[in-house]
Amino acid sequence: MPDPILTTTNLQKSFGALKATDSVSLDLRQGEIHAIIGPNGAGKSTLIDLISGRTQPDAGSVTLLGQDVTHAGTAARARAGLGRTFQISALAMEDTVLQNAVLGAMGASGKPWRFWRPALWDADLRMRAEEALRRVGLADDAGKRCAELSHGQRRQLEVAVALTLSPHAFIMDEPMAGLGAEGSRLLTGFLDSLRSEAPILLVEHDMDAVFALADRISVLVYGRVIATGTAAEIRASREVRDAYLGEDA
Ligand SMILES: Nc1ncnc2c1ncn2[C@@H]1O[C@H](COP(=O)(O)OP(=O)(O)OP(=O)(O)O)[C@@H](O)[C@H]1O
Repeated sequence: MPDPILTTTNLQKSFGALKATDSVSLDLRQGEIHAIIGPNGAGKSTLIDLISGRTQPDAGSVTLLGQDVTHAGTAARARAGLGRTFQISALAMEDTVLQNAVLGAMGASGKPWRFWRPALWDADLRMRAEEALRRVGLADDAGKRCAELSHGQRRQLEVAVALTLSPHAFIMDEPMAGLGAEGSRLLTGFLDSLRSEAPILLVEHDMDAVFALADRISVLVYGRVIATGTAAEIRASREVRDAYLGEDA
């Protein structure tokens, strides 16, 4: 089997006495969607923050393409090939759709847009941004202010921003949140096609989407991975039913 694109080994993170991440070891392999599911407060967002570099672990390691990135910041991990979308929108609402995508293409430096305005005229950045917008179906909306977009379009734009860096792996935090049935269906189809380009670590509460998309599912409860397996294996697991899915899954 080829080496995984992304690996966490015994990751630990506590907030006071609370172990939010308890010795989590998992990997993301080429071509797959690996979903992380679990009840509210199970530690999904904390795990994503540890992997993306927003939070530093107390112990354990994160490896991306064979490189130890445990102590690298978010921007360095993005440059190393990690594309992330957020649970709460990180878009600049007063800027246009194209400006947001160009910012993404620059590596999402986090600096105010006014420092980077000239970048909009950088042909290469602009081309990459326009290509990403085209792929998520927002090419016709490039000139709109982000604030004018529907909720679903903002989620599409977040994926486009991540796409501009041509990442080797995606981390997506609840991309279906707030989408209606049609929006979820469209995004599910898009993520399905995206996995062949770069694997996706997907945190998602929408179980229909998870069971439709995931090649593997890891179940997090009280910061611990209690099971990893295919959708069928997770559905059949007594421990997962007892801890999370219930008998209707
Ligand atoms: N900065 C923090 N300080 C203190 N406690 C925190 C902090 N961040 C998270 N926690 C706690 O850590 C635990 C895990 O939280 P986390 O947000 O990672 O869970 P989650 O699975 O993403 O939940 P949800 O599904 O509701 O988004 C929770 O008990 C939460 O209250």
